[in-house]
Amino acid sequence: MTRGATIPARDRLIVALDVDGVEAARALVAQLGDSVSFYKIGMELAYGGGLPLVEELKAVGKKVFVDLKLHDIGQTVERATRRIARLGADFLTIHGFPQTMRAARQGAGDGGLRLLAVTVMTSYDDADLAEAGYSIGVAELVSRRAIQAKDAGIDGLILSPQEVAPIRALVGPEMALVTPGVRPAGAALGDQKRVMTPGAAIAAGADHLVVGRPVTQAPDPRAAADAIVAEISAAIGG
Ligand SMILES: O=c1ccn([C@@H]2O[C@H](COP(=O)(O)O)[C@@H](O)[C@H]2O)c(=O)[nH]1
Repeated sequence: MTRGATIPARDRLIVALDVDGVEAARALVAQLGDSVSFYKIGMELAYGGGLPLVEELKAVGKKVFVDLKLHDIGQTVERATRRIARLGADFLTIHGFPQTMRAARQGAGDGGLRLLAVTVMTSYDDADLAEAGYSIGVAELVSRRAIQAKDAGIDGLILSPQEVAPIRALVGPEMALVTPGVRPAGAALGDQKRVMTPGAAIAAGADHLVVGRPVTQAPDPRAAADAIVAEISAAIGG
């Protein structure tokens, strides 16, 4: 059994608060109500003054994922990670480079913050990696970074749902596998290239699904979130 097998369906959906400012984020959280228990604060909201929302959301019982994808020299990553740990966040992303991951591990301490290493962005395919100078494709780079993350003591991985099954076999049951690149059937892909539906991603072994636009830009965001949770629930047999 994987570490995440007992996570309730609702806590497996992480809604990305990719909105234009703090007030828009608060309004969306209010609209989603009890339908959503886990939120992601990414670059758009954090750089728009949204980091204080970490403590605000925690205070009302929500879980919070800070998606800043840290990547810098070791000292900066270690110290930035320590600051974010103090905010009480549940998840923090760093890029999956060994030096970066080791530094973040030092900074995270032994509290509640779990580190997730970004393997290969879900908007990239093999051609994008080749364009950037890589001589290996997505599958091989995700595998390499997954092993390096495990060796660095990282708690989980950001990867596409398409890699979940082989990577679970590679890293074992303990690491959290968290997947953006999730699209309900018929939803627009936008810039995502490696995608699956919520049900297929969970059936493949994902612990948490990160979903932004299919919820935030839906005519009825709460109904969209409820439909995804129902699909997750059906996939875990709940
Ligand atoms: O590889 C990655 C890493 C992070 N993301 C983030 O997830 C959400 C996805 O939003 P959608 O609107 O559902 O596409 C977004 O905040 C990204 O920054 C990712 O997509 N892929």
